[in-house]
Amino acid sequence: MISFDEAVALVRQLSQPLATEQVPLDRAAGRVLARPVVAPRTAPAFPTSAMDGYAVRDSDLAQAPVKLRVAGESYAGRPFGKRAGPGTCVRIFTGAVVPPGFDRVVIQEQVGQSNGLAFFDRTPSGGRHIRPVGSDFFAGEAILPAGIVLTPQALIAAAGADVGEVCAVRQPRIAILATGDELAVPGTAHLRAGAVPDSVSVGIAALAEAFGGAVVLRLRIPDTLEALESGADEALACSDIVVVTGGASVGERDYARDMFRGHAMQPVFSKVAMKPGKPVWMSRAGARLVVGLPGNPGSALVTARLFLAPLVAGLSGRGAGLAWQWQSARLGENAPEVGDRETFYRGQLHEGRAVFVGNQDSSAQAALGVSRILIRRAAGAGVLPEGREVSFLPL
Ligand SMILES: Nc1nc2c(c(=O)[nH]1)N[C@H]1C(S)=C(S)[C@@H](COP(=O)(O)OP(=O)(O)OC[C@H]3O[C@@H](n4cnc5c(N)ncnc54)[C@H](O)[C@@H]3O)O[C@H]1N2
Ligand code: MOO
Repeated sequence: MISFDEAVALVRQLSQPLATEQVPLDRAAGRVLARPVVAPRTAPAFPTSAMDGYAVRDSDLAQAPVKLRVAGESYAGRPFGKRAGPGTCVRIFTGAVVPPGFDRVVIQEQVGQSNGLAFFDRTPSGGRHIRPVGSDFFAGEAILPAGIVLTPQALIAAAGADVGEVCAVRQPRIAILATGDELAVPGTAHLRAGAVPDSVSVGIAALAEAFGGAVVLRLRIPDTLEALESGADEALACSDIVVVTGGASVGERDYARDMFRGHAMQPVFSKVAMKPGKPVWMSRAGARLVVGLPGNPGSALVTARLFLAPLVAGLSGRGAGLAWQWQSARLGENAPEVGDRETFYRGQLHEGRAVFVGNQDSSAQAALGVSRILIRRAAGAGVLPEGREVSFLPL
């Protein structure tokens, strides 16, 4: 059995980004950029009208009021395309190319029009309502740096540079194997004596996706070695990280490690001196990683948040550290004495103060459901009075 900090160090070492790949922009949301996005094109690529109105020459409007012949129209996507000399104006709309020679756009609210003539009653001043070429960015400019997550706003910027695909870190593929004869699809457990809803895989799948993973396989497997071995084969064939829930402890039908016996496995750790979650384990199977979570829902969630989330974040290119951003808060109540394992209590923040949810049993799901933080306390620590600082991680 190793300490929590030793386990963190081992997970950190294994949390290196996967290879990179070209990804079409419409499938790149949430992915991490592996190379900067360099604009292949200047934007705006042409002088662009910012308003609906009339493109004019300042020299023609110096002596307002004045009437100018409307030489034609320039719409967004349908430029005027001809030459329009002095003494004329061009009807123009937002987003349209401003024809060469014109200095400004006068908004239509300030212009009268009849019989092909536009009336300007005063000399315009102030904004020209023309966006110059390159006023957003120039071709060759790195508009998004490597390492960022492709947010909706980053996708707009990349697409706006006329980019169709980006170089991104490959997304970690996660397979979740929930083991146990008792497990049933949530919503159906009441139909079979002794059945228990498979609650854990629902939460673990959501957690893996929240930290940048793609869940590619979810199986519920009964406790027979044959079924478990075939689940292990299937999972290793299609994923980067296999998560096994349950069967981690010492029970007679706890096969979570044996199910991988046909594969060359290198243990990373087995058992961590922590509460809950002592039976958590991790192994390597070639380039794949296998994470074994204890079956109790509280233990599974806590160990997944502390070890699986950083691993997924690391492989996805976000960096494992994203999942280990410890914060501190004052206690809103006394914290109890800690046993001989480093302990992670489920809690909440009330007016900025850390409090514990009532039921800390590792099988408790109602209390787990409303917890928002994990409060960390060292093994063997005594009672800590209300008002003292504790370290916590958001859930
Ligand atoms: N003699 C010992 N018994 C146990 C020990 C020990 O050290 N000596 N460790 C205990 C601890 S700590 C934990 S945590 C559990 C972990 O057990 P397993 O990982 O082997 O999990 P299971 O036995 O399969 O299940 C435990 C518990 O959790 C429920 N479960 C399992 N999977 C799910 C799921 N996907 N969704 C919802 N609930 C699940 C299962 O029904 C059991 O109630 O072992 C202690 N025992
Ligand atoms: O790892 Mo177990 O969490 O103490 O129930």
